[in-house]
Amino acid sequence: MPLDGLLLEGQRASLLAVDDTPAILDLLTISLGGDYDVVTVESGQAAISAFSARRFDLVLLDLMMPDMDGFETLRQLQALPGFAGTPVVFLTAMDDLASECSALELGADDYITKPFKPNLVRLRIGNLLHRVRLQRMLTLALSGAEQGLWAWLYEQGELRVASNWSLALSEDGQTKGNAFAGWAPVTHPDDAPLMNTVLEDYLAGTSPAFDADVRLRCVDGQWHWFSVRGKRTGDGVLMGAYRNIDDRKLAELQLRQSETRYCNVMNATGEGIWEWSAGVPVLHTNSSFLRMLGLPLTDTVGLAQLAGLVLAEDVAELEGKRAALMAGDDPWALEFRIRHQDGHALWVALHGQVVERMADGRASRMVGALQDISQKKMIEEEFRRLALFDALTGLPNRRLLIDRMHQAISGNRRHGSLGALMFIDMDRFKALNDTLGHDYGDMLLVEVGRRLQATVRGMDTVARLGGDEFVVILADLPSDREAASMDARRVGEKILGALGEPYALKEHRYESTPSIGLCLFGSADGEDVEAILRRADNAMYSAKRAGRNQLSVAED
Ligand SMILES: Nc1nc2c(ncn2[C@@H]2O[C@H](COP(=O)(O)OP(=O)(O)OP(=O)(O)O)[C@@H](O)[C@H]2O)c(=O)[nH]1
Repeated sequence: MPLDGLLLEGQRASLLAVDDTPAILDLLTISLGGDYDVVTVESGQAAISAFSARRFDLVLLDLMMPDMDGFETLRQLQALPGFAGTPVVFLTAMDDLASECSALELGADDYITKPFKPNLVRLRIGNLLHRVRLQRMLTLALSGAEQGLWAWLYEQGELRVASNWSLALSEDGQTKGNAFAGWAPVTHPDDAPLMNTVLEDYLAGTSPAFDADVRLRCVDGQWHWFSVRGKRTGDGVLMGAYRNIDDRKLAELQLRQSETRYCNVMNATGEGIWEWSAGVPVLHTNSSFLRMLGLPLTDTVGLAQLAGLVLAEDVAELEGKRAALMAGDDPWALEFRIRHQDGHALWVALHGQVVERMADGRASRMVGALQDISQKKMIEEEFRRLALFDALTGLPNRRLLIDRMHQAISGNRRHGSLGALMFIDMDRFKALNDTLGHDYGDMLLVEVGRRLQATVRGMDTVARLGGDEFVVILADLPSDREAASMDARRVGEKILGALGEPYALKEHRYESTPSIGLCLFGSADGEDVEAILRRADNAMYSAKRAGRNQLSVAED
């Protein structure tokens, strides 16, 4: 209904008075003209013309008129497009009272007997217009909310609907219906059971209202989504409203589809997704998250359960960072080890960011991702190993050797002790490569490394510089040079013996010997690592020059 057709509070109502007696029309104009716009006509035909030209808020209609009586006039008025809902008051002579029933049956709202008291007429019209105002306000509200009203006599299996303001319901998809044998004839078969469940719940007191979202058939032949809501108004009677919610259902569907798409993409990437809300003891996760840890594929995982899976060595670091992560707004990432349900530990990177805060600034929602970075960690570890260890023998390489030398020198300084460095080069190693081949040469180098490690203490370092050159660092020798030199020589002799033993290289028995250069390095002399290595190297060349297979000690 258009707004300008409504009679709202404060608006002056317009009345059409129809009577063949001019004196009565004059009386009505005088008594009602102060409150209303009164238009008068003297015949039914004139009333129809007047109403065709414009709307009136109320019609006062004489019952007895010569050409067209009040009944016929009302019938013709009711056929006019804008007439529906217009209240009609009949003016009847006392002796017409018998007709009054017919008048009311025909749709009149009230009757006034002639001769009438003007004040009484004004009051009755005032009341009637008040009621009209309320009805039109209700109409406006229902029309604005696109609601239809219904009354369900559920015990008798009867449903009546007033669908003027909502989509009209239909049993056959073509004709509008106002009465049905309950909801079933217009409810989608899949939703019909819901109607019964909702009714049972409401009548049992487990829900505050009869409230269901269902598909109902409309005059366009389609199923449309409606929210049907009502309450009990008497024995066996529910009354309420139904409202079209196609838009909401479509939005819900689109949201569900988009969530499903998002989840599928996320699951396809293998990335674990998580969301945390303050005060909730669980994380909401996608299935990749749970699969990564071998957890059951539910939607959530308990925070305490997760925390219990973190490896004990990493817990303290995580706990230490927690407060700072909650305080900042920047994205963060933590790497730690966590135990999979099958018992093995995996390295993960937990990424996150605070996305909502409470009024007092505390974090209320965080979202993030979980990645399995075990592979990455393995590669990193391998790189570290390659960078510091010799690939053939697994011994520390030159880089790590220099590092260990620095440690040994500072250890000596702290304890006032001495250290020794032995430079070991296998004699005529090239000949082995040339005769049996490189692989046999490699075998010998591996065996040399093993024998060196077996000969020295665990705290000493055995390193391979490259080729057939090895270095041994003896740390923490006595501070007395003589005693330290004696100790170092003794180890050197042992090495000489160990490396001089024959080598079983597969089917070949091979004899080889080393040349060893030894030098002491002291606590206070400030000599650098390269210089120490040079001294030992020179001593080793002295041993070579002196005929190989011997130990040569560098001069201090
Ligand atoms: N099998 C094998 N040989 C290597 C490797 N690295 C270097 N070599 C070889 O080791 C040999 C080193 O020889 P040198 O130490 O120079 O000479 P040598 O034959 O041992 O003779 P002297 O040291 O003078 O006793 C060279 O032939 C290199 O090619 C390796 O990783 N594996």
